[in-house]
Formats: sequence, C-alpha cells, structure tokens
Amino acid sequence: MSNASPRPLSIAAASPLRGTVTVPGDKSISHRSLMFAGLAVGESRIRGLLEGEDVLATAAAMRAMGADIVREDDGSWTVHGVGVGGLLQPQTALDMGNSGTSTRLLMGLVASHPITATFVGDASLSKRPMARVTEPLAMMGADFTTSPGGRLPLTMRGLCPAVPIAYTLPIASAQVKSAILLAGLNTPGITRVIEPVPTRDHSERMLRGFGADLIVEETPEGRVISITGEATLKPQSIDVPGDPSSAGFWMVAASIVPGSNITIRNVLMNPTRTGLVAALRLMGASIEAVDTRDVGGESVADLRVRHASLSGIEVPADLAPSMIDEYPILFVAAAFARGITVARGAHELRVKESDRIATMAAALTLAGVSVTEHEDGLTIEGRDGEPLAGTGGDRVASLLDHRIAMSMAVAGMHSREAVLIDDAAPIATSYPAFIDTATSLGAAPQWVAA
Ligand SMILES: O=C(O)C1=C[C@@H](OP(=O)(O)O)[C@@H](O)[C@H](O)C1
Ligand SMILES: C=C(OP(=O)(O)O)C(=O)O
Repeated sequence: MSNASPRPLSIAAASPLRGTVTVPGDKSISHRSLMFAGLAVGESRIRGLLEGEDVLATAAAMRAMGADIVREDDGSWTVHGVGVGGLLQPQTALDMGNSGTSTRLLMGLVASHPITATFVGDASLSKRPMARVTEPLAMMGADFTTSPGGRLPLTMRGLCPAVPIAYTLPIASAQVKSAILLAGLNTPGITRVIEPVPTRDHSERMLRGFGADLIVEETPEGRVISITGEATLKPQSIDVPGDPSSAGFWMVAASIVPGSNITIRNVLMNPTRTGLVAALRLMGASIEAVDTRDVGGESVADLRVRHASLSGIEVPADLAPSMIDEYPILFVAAAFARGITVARGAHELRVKESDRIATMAAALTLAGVSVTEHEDGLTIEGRDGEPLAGTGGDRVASLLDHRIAMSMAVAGMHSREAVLIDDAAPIATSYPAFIDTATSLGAAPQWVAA
C-alpha cells in the first residue's frame, strides 16, 4: 500500500456523461464503523463499507489490536469487538498507508489503553502534522516519541486509566475532535470537546448509536460534546451511505461536460458534508436531490445532475468545514465557470495528502488555467465553458493525493487534448472503482506506460 508503483493516466474530452452511478460507502463512516464495532461487545454487521486502501488500513490495525474482522461472501463485513478497554498490544508497527483519519482516530483509541503502538505511513502521511492530536492526548496521559516536527513514524504508550480533559479545538478538525472523544471512551469521568466551528459529526452520531453516553450542547462558545467513560458499546447493524466526497467528482463532471445528465444514487446528505452541493448551486449548477430519505439516522438522497453554465463566485468561507475535501474538485468547476472564483479561508488544505492549494494551482496552470495562489486558497479565472487545451504531453503531479488525481481526471473530461496525470494509483485509497465508473458514464480514461 505504501509502495505502490506510479500509474500514469491520460484523459481527454468525454462524450456527454449519461447514466446512473452508485458511489462507494462514505470513508469517514467506514473508518468509524470498523473502529466502533471493533470496540463493541458482540457481533456487528456492516454493509456498504468502502473497500479502499485507507479503510483497509483501519481494518488491519483493528485486527492487529484484537478485533475479529471478516469480509463475508455477500460483501458485508462482520466484526466481533474486544470491548472498550480490551485492545491488545499490536505485535508490529501499524501501517496507516496514506490515511490521516486512520492514524489520528486510532491514536485516540490507543491513548487510553495500556498498550504501546508504533504508527508508520507513506511519504505523504509522514509529512502531515500530528501535534494537533498528540498535544491533547498527552494531556490525557499518553506518552509520545515522534519523528522531527511531531510527525510519523511515531510510537505512543497509552495510559489506563487516562485523565479526562476539556479541550477547545484550536482548528476546525473532525479528526482531532474524534481522537479525543475516542480516548474518552475508556477514560473514567467526562471528556469534553468544545468545537467553536462545527465539523462533520459522524463520531457523535455513531457513538450514540453504539450506546455511548454522549451529549451535544449548543453554547455561545460553540458545540460542547461530552462523553462519559468507561463506556460499553453495543454491536450494531450499519448501512454505510454513499460518500458525498466521491459523489462530488460526478457532480462537477456532469456540470462541466456539455449535454450531461446523470443520477448519483444513495448520497449521504448530512449537513456537515454538503458544502460542495451548496457552493455548486451558488455557481448555477443543476443538482436536484430526489427521494431524500433516512438511512440509519443519516439523510440520504439521489442526486440528478445536468450540465449547466456555471458562474464564478466568492466561495463562502463558512462552507469550508463542510466541503474541506471537495476544494480540489470545486477548483475544477471554477476553471470552467464564467468569471472569477475566489476561495479563501481554507488554510487546512495545506496539510492534506498534499498541499492542495499549491498542488491544484500547479495542476490547473499546467492545463492552461489562470490561477492566483493565496496562503489560504485560490483565485481562478474561469473559461466560460471553453474546454481546456490539455497538458501538452506534460504530466500533472498528483503527489500521492487521490483527490488531485480524480479532480484532474474530471478536468480532462472537458479538454481538447489529453490531460496527463503522473500517478493515478492513489485513487485506490478512497475510490477503487473511479476509473470504471468514469468509463461507464462515457468518459475515456486510459492507463499509459510509466
Ligand atoms: O474525520 C474524518 O473522517 C475526516 C475529517 C477531515 O479531516 P480534518 O479533521 O483533518 O479536517 C477530512 O479532511 C478527512 O478526509 C476525513
Ligand atoms: C484528507 C483526506 O483524508 P485523510 O485525512 O484521512 O488522509 C481526504 O480523503 O481527502
């Protein structure tokens, strides 16, 4: 996983995109399903789990710490948990591959168990900041030996019983929030996280579903989330809804390729995740949610998306937490809009799988788009529906970042000559079927020789 060989991809003008697609299970919910089921007492069943490399890294780590996790013949997953407090000492380093969510949430779990664990990852993950979780987890009593800059590889020793804390998030991060709440699961007393800016709330919803004593209060300081340890989690039957972050690629693809008309089935519409839909609608996109329904306590809908003339906008900065992973594909939409799009207030993009501000600025510039880079975002001059010229035989650098590879593949779908991407292998971290789905909709991605 950490050493996959590069796989260059070429993609050029698509015929109109038509048809119905089903996106894979939500990545955030998939990670949490395995972790919480792995801590429950008894058998949980998960349907629709995302079988991408990031989630498989979580499964392997939970197995290494004692959970029994099996993929059944019908594609569902069965998990027998160890019980909160029951995680075992892993015998080898936990390989987190490319996955920030696996790393930070599992560090939270280890923090309140009496075990030592070493976390390693690929070149991208090894550059990402971990102090945002090691600092609060150290306050709870965990001990860390990190690589320079507080990065991976790192070894941590949990403390049991750990010390409950009340912690105000200095950055809007669901991973940091979740790491602390997960440490709180096995910590006697009440662990509190104060979230001035709301972020995705899957940990809160799911932990409550698994029977944890967790309350959320809206206060003038923000959302206060309190979890009482030591919790007992009850096994669950989970249907993972489709990932809105994966659906985002098709929303933009259908919006920019003339004549397109597609339906994306079963998309999670949790309001902490729908920022891209809101931003695209502000730009004039035609996205209609049909058959909105409740699946396991989450709102889910089918999205009908038709080609539309997009206009440049100032992207409201308060949408950032609810579309943080969707900026790369929003930048692609902006490249085809009429007029200027300004997206600021998204500084966190600098510390994702790649520096997504710099990486997308370079990628779009190579494809002939006029882009200005800011410390916290981009200004993009739209082409008013005109196709890109292509990358002229040069290769976009995806820098081990799945969302860059997929976003630039979508850009290629409305390009006269090919957009070449140096390495599309990272797509498998979150969306293994992306290339097949693109082909089924009428696009023509081609693997090329390295
Ligand atoms: O909690 C989660 O599942 C995630 C939270 C976000 O990260 P941050 O919390 O670092 O913003 C997001 O970028 C990531 O893809 C998944
Ligand atoms: C940022 C992402 O994931 P992670 O932080 O889990 O690596 C992502 O999927 O875009």
